[in-house]
Amino acid sequence: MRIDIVTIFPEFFDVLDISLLGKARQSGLIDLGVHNLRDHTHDRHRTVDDTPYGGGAGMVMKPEPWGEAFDAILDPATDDVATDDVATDDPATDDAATDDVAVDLPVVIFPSPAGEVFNQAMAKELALEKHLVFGCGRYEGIDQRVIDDTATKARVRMVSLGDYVLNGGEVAVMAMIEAIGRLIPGVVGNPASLVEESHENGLLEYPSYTKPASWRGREVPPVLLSGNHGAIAAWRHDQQVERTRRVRPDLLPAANSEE
Ligand SMILES: Nc1ccccc1-c1cnco1
Repeated sequence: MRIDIVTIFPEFFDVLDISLLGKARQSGLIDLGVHNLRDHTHDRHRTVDDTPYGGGAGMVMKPEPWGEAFDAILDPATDDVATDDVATDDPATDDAATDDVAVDLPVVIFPSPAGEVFNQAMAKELALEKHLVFGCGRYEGIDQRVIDDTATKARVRMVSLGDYVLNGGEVAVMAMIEAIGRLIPGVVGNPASLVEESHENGLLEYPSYTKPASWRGREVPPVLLSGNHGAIAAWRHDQQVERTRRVRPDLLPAANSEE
């Protein structure tokens, strides 16, 4: 998978050189490009923002630097996806061929509090893509025309990490890259460990224990020491359901959460 990130804080992503994702980059499973938005400015102050039309507090990110950055990343000459057609919203041109090309277009993700909420299902979906591009907005956001222009040559998604406010998209992108990257085949050493995690089967994960069997007067649940794998599996599933019902009843199908 090719991942590109556009940001005014490229050094923020230096951490992607280490740990699991660092290994995935060294092994070629992930090819990462971090781009400084200011490299696409041409004034002495390398300006990326300006006051909002219509007034209001704060600053809006100017369209020109973004347009130039995305042109460089999405340009068919440098991108390995054949994009001779361009996906359009115009029904007259929305034929099957265009739809096929649209499926192959890169996905450009703008973290935004106004986006669809990121979850494990979206992480799985995005882990199947060939090319992801993340645009890290700051200030009061990015000029809307950048999103509209990019949508003519990529599949654009506005994505929120949750209902809270961040100063910019970098933290959100870091979380999404970790959640997506670890699902790419070969990145996690033992794929079986991906199966029994929170949200993998729609439930929160069960509590875990390791040695010693007794610690500060607290014992490991005896079933886990029984060697009875059927009983252990049943206990763990019961724990998942109980924990999900207590902490995240919204994840349970309506019937279960009323029981
Ligand atoms: N608050 C923000 C400001 C800028 C870019 C993303 C966000 C965001 C993403 N998910 C929640 O908030």
